[in-house]
Amino acid sequence: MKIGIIGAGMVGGATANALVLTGAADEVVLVDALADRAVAEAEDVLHATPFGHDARVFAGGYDRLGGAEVVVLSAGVPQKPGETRLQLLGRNAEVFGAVIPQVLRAAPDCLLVVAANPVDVMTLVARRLSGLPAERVIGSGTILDTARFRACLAGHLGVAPSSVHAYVLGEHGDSEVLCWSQAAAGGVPAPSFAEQAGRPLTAEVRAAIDGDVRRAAYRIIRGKGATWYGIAGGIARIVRAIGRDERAVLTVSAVAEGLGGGRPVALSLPRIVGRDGVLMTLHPQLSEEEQTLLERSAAALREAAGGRW
Ligand SMILES: NC(=O)C1=CN([C@@H]2O[C@H](COP(=O)(O)OP(=O)(O)OC[C@H]3O[C@@H](n4cnc5c(N)ncnc54)[C@H](O)[C@@H]3O)[C@@H](O)[C@H]2O)C=CC1
Ligand SMILES: CC(=O)C(=O)O
Repeated sequence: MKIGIIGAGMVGGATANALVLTGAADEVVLVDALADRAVAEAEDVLHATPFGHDARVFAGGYDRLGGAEVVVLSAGVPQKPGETRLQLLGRNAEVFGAVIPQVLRAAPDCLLVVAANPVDVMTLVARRLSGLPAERVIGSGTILDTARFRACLAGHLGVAPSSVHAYVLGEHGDSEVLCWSQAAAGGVPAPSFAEQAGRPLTAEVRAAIDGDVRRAAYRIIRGKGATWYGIAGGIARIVRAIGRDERAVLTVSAVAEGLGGGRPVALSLPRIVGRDGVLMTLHPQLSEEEQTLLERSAAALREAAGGRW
């Protein structure tokens, strides 16, 4: 499958690398306003292919996107230490205004996978600017937060993250909702697993895990300036689900009507992802508190989008 990546910075470069190492793509085109950056990133990633999967990796202009089935949008500014994702909206919406028409001219049948932050509002922006059906504009959303939740909970329970099922829903950001009521390991509800393992999920433990998940980006940005490996893994996972028509359930962002009333917003819910994008949205049975928090998250995103998007 041919994948385009617009924005060959930390996220775009790491995503190209994850795509070739996992075999999710057999052709990757990197496009960036800084042409030299894209060329260097493509060359570096190409050199990883003998250790992963054969793939053509190159840089170029938008004209090289012809035939791309998925285009990843990672162009834009990242957060500075202490900055929230929502503070990036104005700058990154402007970038998408320049990028999206060029993408669609070259690859009119592509699916868009949005990574730039604030990713939920940027998914709404991409949907509006592209005019594509909602199911063909997928935000990485909380796929990363869900991975963080699974990793942190697994660490506490002493079990492999792949054996933990636990979702983060709503905004990829400060108002996200960790769904403790549905968390499970090996098919056993997390509280019961924790008791059996002698590692109870006390209020303190839950608060610590919540902080580890919700504040992860802030900590990593303080430590190394930006985050990129986690999201690159998440995007490669989405691309693989599309390329292999997996119908995998992933927490990704898409424009949804009606959540909490008012204008449509994009936010994350568990969604079935396959060849044509989002095939179905699932509505998990949340506790009353989680449902309220999810509606609050939708309201925060609606407010951030303002009347404009
Ligand atoms: N969704 C998620 O979970 C995550 C999202 N991000 C977001 O991804 C975005 C990119 O982050 P980084 O790669 O760290 O930033 P970066 O600054 O390393 O890379 C951004 C790239 O976009 C390019 N660019 C800017 N304007 C452009 C335009 N008009 N046309 C083409 N290229 C353009 C820049 O030249 C630069 O190479 C940020 O908005 C960041 O917040 C980062 C990590 C996780
Ligand atoms: C930067 C960002 O959105 C993250 O790592 O969660």
